[in-house]
Amino acid sequence: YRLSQERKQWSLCDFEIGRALGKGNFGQVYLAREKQSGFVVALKVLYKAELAKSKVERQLRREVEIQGNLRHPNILRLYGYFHDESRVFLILELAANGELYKELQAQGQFTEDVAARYIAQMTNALLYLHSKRVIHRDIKPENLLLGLKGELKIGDFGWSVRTGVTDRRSTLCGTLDYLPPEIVEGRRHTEKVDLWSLGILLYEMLCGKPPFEDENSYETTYRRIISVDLRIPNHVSREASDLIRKLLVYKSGERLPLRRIIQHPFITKYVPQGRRTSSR
Ligand SMILES: Cc1nn(C)cc1-c1nc2c(-c3cnn(Cc4ccccc4)c3)c(Cl)cnc2[nH]1
Repeated sequence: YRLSQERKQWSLCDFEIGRALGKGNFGQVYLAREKQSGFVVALKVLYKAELAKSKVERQLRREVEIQGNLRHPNILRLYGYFHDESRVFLILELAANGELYKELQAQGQFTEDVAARYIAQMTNALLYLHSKRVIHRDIKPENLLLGLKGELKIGDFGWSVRTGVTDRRSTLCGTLDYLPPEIVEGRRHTEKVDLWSLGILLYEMLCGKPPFEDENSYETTYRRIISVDLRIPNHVSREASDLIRKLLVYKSGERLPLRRIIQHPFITKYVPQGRRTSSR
């Protein structure tokens, strides 16, 4: 891969490993410091046996290829990767304030000004991604991290693809909550799937749970998604509900485009145009 040719060939002995920062399906993430420079990173360790069992090697290569070439303040950098006989290591930017979903769990829900700033940052990241013909396809709190100044960073590209590829088979695993009708119904999908997920994310940030969630039944969630059975609590402001309703639209072509989200009253009410949008 270009990454290895461009960069020095890393290995585990280049790093001092610190505490575990978090766990994911195929491995853990550790605090680590590169010995030569003292540069602190997040080192994601994935077990080859686990990856092979779940046939996600191709997805991992895509994640490395895509994220390795992205440069944006709201997208977590992938500096490089290396592997040994049993593990793959991704050298990632350290998000100093950890995982967004833990903050959402701790607070229950975010205030509208905080949610507006996060949505503005997500929109900027998606404008960049879509300009590079990359669809993320898996925007949800678990994949979002927080930088030193509370700025949001998209941390996981395991499900992203370059446009034009639909692989429904490998998409329908894990929670349906964030998936748009066209994916759950196995139809062709475009970058407009990320607009739907942005609407789900805004709803969950303001209400503490995704709009179509049904803990007991996958089937019910599925039916609520395709019928867009959306109920917005009264505490949500008129502007916020208007933006949610303009994103959670069954027909992907009718969802509010990214460049219109930035100008939406819910965003402009809290995020002056053109100013930095970190939330601390
Ligand atoms: C700092 C900090 N404090 N706390 C409590 C957490 C952090 C922090 N975590 C990260 C993390 C991080 C950690 N876990 N995860 C989830 C995960 C783990 C394994 C595979 C897939 C997904 C991401 C990263 Cl990548 C990048 N930066 C991180 N920073």
